[in-house]
Amino acid sequence: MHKNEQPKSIIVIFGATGDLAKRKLYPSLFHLFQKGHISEQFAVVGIGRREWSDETLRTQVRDSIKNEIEGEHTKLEEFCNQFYYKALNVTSKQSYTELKTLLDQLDSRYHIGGNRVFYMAMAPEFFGTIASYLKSEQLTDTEGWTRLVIEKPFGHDLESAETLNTEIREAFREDEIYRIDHYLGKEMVQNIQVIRFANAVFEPLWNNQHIANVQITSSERLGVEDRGGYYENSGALRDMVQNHLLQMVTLLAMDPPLRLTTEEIRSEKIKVLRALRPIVEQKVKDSFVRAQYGQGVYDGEKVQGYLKEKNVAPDSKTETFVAGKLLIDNYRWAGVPFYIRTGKRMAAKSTKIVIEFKPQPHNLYLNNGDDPGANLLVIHIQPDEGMSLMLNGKKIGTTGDTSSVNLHYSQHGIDGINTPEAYERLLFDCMIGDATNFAHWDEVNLSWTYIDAISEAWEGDKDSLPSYSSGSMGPKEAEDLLLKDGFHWWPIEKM
Ligand SMILES: NC(=O)C1=CN([C@@H]2O[C@H](COP(=O)(O)OP(=O)(O)OC[C@H]3O[C@@H](n4cnc5c(N)ncnc54)[C@H](OP(=O)(O)O)[C@@H]3O)[C@@H](O)[C@H]2O)C=CC1
Ligand SMILES: O=C1O[C@H](COP(=O)(O)O)[C@@H](O)[C@H](O)[C@H]1O
Repeated sequence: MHKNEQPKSIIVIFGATGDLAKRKLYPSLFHLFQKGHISEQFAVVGIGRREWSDETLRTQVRDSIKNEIEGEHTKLEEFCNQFYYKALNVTSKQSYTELKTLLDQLDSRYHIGGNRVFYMAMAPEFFGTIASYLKSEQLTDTEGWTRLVIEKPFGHDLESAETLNTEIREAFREDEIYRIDHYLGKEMVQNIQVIRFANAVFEPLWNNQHIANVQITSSERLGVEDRGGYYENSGALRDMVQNHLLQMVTLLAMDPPLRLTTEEIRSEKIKVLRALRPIVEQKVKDSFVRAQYGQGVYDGEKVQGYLKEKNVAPDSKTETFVAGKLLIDNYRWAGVPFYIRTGKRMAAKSTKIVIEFKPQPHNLYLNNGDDPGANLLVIHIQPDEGMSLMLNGKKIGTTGDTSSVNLHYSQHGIDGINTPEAYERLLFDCMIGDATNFAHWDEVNLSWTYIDAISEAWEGDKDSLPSYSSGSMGPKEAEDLLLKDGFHWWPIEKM
């Protein structure tokens, strides 16, 4: 973080009574305040329909911070006292006049200078309406800057994303729009570029001459919980692949940017998305697998399958697991498969990237007939943060055998630090006007183009959906996807 800057702003949270605000936004803002990363000249205005008072919101904020953050809560009262609540229905134009009056008053009280972040922590169908009323009712008409933070999902497909984009672009310029993807705020996702571009040992090997395949897994232990209503219209493809997984693919595959500026980095990421080989509808089955979790056992306890979850149709064909093979048609990556995998109710909560290097051209070592193990670079995104390099060394006591050596760096173990939470970092970036770790419209557009072909093929597919046991790493079909290329998933749950 740029520790020297202490941005000052009013932060308006649409959806202040909701889950995201409670679990992520309030704790992240508190951390920023406690660490002195944001100015004390700030105010938060929460919006919801519930008839809460300022005091009710402050109590909720206090409770959420105590629940989510362990340890000292110094400065909590000062922090909470700068929260204000306005009950309104975002579809009612008149209420924006009252909101404007409140924002203007707070602006003078805290000497904020007109800076405003409008955070849309609500269902996406409201985003366009809110943006247009903010503009028409002159809430963006200030002497400072105004920025709009938009939660995912950004649309449901390319067409709806375009409509939404047109609506918000009528009110905000592209450089005022911050499309949040919280994976881009994760410490080790941000570290991908540094690992690649700051190490002379990796970049020369980072291509199809030396890399056999790349595997990205983001597995969760949780099921859909109480988000069945949302998830039924989304599924794992739209919920995770269209955004978080494709973003990680772009960071792994992009060419070095000319400079570390937002524009240069985005431009390289966009080139990767443009080079993705489109999936032809009839061929989706060859490179994408979907499945749904069935019942299973977790920590000795039986858990129910997806079809028994709240707000899920009893005959739902919504996928809770996706595995896919992506090909990038450019000089660097021709012929190198990027395998991705994500799912709910899997064996482990883990996000890891495995880069598998090609074998030596000739094997000098006997190993009873086996080749030495593959060299792997593993980037541990979460829950542990770090990286490991799997090499081969001499097997002790032998002359011609090798054994695997794991050089492991754990950010937690060595530094003993607690890295900032993704939302904390991204909120701060937004307040200082750094959009590097937010998605540009061109990235959203290209990723939907890629995803739409897959979802359309699945919608027309009458075959039954494969199932996987809760607590497993997915269905057999996902294993087969790699086996037919002569690879296998590395067991990230054990790495
Ligand atoms: N929760 C999560 O972990 C994540 C959420 N997201 C995204 O964040 C957004 C919010 O999600 P989440 O917090 O879970 O949703 P919730 O359903 O928990 O909250 C929805 C919020 O919207 C408010 N609201 C709904 N309708 C209106 C209205 N007409 N006028 C004013 N306020 C209204 C509700 O307030 P009230 O009931 O008081 O009207 C509530 O505060 C979604 O886009 C979601 O996809 C993204 C990643 C993770
Ligand atoms: O965006 C989302 O991400 C979470 C997983 O995030 P993580 O930081 O815990 O890996 C996922 O559970 C949720 O369904 C999805 O909307």
